[in-house]
Amino acid sequence: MWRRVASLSPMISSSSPSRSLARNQAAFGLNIRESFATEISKPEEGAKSPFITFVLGGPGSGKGTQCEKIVETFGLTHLSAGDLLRREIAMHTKNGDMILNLIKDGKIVPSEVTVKLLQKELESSNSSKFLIDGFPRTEENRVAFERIVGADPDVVLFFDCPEEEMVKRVLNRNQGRVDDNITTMKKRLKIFEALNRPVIDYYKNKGKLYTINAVGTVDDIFKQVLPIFTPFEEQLKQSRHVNPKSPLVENSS
Ligand SMILES: Nc1ncnc2c1ncn2[C@@H]1O[C@H](COP(=O)(O)OP(=O)(O)O)[C@@H](O)[C@H]1O
Ligand SMILES: Nc1ccn([C@H]2C[C@H](O)[C@@H](COP(=O)(O)OP(=O)(O)O)O2)c(=O)n1
Ligand SMILES: [Mg+2]
Repeated sequence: MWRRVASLSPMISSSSPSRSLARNQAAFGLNIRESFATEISKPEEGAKSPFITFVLGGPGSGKGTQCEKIVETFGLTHLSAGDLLRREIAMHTKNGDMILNLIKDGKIVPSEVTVKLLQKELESSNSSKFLIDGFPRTEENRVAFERIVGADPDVVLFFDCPEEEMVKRVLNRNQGRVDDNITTMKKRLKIFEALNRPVIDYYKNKGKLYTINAVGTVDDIFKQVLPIFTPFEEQLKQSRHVNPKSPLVENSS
């Protein structure tokens, strides 16, 4: 479905982020001059573009939990940026230690690393419908994906949750994560406000953002998610991985 078309370096050129964004990124130790000696992939000519949903929200807002339900119902392929990064740590790859230190400190991993992991998953998958969870977390993430992968999201979900609730959930998550502690969580919330908000605003202005009130039971929240996918019914029905119980699958009986 994807093909590599050109090499790209450096990543940030005339479309570099605004000055305030650059200040934010500098404040959080991000290097906006990061160089991308990598290749761009684009969907093959004649091939249909993949259906992409980005899933945004603060730490503990319930992204992963809702993604599981979306996968179950609509058969999208779930790619969690955080899980892909944690896999690098567990596999002791060359970036493993660097990723671990950034995650422990509540910081964002350089976009080149994360986008390449996502790109590999997209390229090797047979699916044409993806749920990309926890990405893009910064404007730099967003621009890197656009330019390296060469695709735009069809839908952007934003799970809107008060900080107090997010803190409570993260501290009770119990998955043994190195970042699930109050010190890292405080840093993550600051970074979320400074770096993810501009991404949310970007998709709001593009008319692609769907804001979901992330307080309530898992099922109540999912009730808000369901109708968002209705306009994409036809595209989603074509998925090979759709659960037979999905409301989008016609009942043949
Ligand atoms: N609606 C909800 N109400 C209460 N707890 C929730 C809800 N949704 C998820 N959780 C719990 O909160 C924690 C964080 O959820 P998770 O899906 O991992 O969030 P995120 O991926 O946004 O960090 C998990 O322990 C999860 O079981
Ligand atoms: N696009 C991303 C996604 C995650 N990361 C890093 C930094 C994040 O704090 C950690 C954990 O991300 P993850 O999405 O798993 O976290 P939550 O589910 O929101 O708690 O991974 C990143 O650097 N860039
Ligand atoms: Mg998560």
